[in-house]
Amino acid sequence: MNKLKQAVAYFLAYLKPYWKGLTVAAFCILLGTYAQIKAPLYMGDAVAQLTNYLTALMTPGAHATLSDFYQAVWSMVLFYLLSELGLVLSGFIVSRVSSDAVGQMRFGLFANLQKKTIRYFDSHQDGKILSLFTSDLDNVFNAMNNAVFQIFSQGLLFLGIIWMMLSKSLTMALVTMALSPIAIIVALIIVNQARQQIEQQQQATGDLNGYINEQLAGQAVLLAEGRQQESIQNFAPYNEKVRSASQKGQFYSGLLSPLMQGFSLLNLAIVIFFGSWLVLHNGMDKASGLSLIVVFVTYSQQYFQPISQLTAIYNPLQLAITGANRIANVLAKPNEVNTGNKEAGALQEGVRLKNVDFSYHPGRPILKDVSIDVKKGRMVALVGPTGSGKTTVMNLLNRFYDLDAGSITYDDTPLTDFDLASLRRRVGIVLQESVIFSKSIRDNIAYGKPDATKEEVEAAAKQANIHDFIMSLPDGYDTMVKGADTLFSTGQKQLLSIARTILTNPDLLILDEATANVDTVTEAKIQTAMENVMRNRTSFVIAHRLKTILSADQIVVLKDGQVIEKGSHQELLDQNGFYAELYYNQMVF
Ligand SMILES: Nc1ncnc2c1ncn2[C@@H]1O[C@H](COP(=O)(O)OP(=O)(O)OP(=O)(O)O)[C@@H](O)[C@H]1O
Repeated sequence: MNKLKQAVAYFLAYLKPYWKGLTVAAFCILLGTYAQIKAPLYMGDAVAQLTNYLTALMTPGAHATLSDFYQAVWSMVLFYLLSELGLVLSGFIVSRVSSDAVGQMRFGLFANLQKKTIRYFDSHQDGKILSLFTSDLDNVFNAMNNAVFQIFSQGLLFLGIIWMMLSKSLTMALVTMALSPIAIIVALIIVNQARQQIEQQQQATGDLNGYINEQLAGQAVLLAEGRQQESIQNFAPYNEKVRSASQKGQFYSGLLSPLMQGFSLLNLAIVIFFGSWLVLHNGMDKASGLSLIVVFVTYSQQYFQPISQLTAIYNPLQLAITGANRIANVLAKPNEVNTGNKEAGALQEGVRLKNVDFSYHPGRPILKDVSIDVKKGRMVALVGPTGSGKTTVMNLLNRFYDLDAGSITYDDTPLTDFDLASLRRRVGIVLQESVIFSKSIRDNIAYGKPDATKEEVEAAAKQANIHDFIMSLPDGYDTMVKGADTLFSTGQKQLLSIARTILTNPDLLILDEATANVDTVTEAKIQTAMENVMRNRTSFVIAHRLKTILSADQIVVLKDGQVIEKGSHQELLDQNGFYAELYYNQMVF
């Protein structure tokens, strides 16, 4: 599908429910535009009637009356009012429809993102996803609110004025339109220049944001290494590019309106000159001649407005089409597929990985022929050098990704046969990087079981060794977490994650031990919390601590995505292989 078609399909899908409102708006625009192009005729009529009246006044015996003049003026006022009313009403409806439709788009996009695979989030930067909601949807809104409305109303106005002018006087119509090809070409050149500058500005802003993002994220390293001055210096060229591009963009965008105004004034002079010439040389009577000039003076002023408006909306329209394409592309990306419909029950036998092959990207295998068997209630410790594939194994157990080959079974049923939600209810994950939401501490712990009672939440926190700390805070469990990093240490965040997992009472536990340096007291707390959560539970642990490894029922050693050794601590020491080497090197991995 080409880009324009895709964007139009996206717009139409969201505008369809508002067809009634849009029809009323279209009718109002039609009415308003009709009144707008009709009003000058009454203005011309009023001038003609006034001239007739003045002539009659000076002609002895003639009957002079102003009633026709008044009638023409009233008609003109009525039509101008009607035109304002139509445009105001349609503008009101269009802005309501646009904000409602964009609200639906925002909602649809967010809901769709919730269905995306982990793979999608792996391969898309957070900032890029966020910009779909900010700049892309803003551009879509602007286009809906202004551009589409303008195309319709200004397009109608343009055609209507031409039609009126042609029906009034072919010669005068041609005179009024004579400058328009030049005006259109000039406008298109300016708009094209402005577009190039806007594109450069967007590119430069993206680079600038990327730089700011990186510098803020690395603030601690920056301070530690004393590189602030260099950071400021490097900021300058990014800033300069944005400044220069926006200045040029503004220059070209700002040029359009005064230039069109200039064309309009020049046109006015031409119309007055030719109009007078035509009247004088065609032997028209005074009243009709003046009326014709007044009508065409008004049309010539109105005529350039649609040209300038229609060319000015080219850029916002382009931005909106790009935005709509980006969003439609995200919506078209595959969602997580729920292949199975079996309800995962309580674990009876155990979990088995059999000859598992897996790659994040085709042709770059990460796990090769991995087989691990864990019986119910047992604990497997995964150890191995960094990048050996430990986290990847964990990702597969929760079906964040599907396998290239082999199988993972939960009580002899492949994971793909289970309904995803039911499977994930049985699996609990404690990630190394703990995630804390902007909610109260209680709601954070009850995240996986929102209907948990106060007592259940506190019992979980006690088992996770974090209850005392929570109670030391002024608002206890009701403390609102805003900046998680300033409220909790890394160790405490992991304790909170453990409490969250304990509360969901998972059948299969996946635990990635925090490696970050935690003080010995917190480390001991984490150890006890882990023991509490693992007790009588089937668990896979990415183990970094000796104590965890020693108490594992089975240790699986991964290297370059392959299982190279497997067994109990003693068995592996007896083998005197890779594990024994690591162990004797004081478990530095
Ligand atoms: N989302 C991803 N997309 C692409 N490649 C990935 C992704 N996650 C991990 N990898 C790659 O897969 C390999 C194994 O990574 P994994 O995180 O499983 O190792 P690990 O043993 O857990 O390492 P560590 O102990 O450092 O956490 C690495 O080469 C890594 O670069």
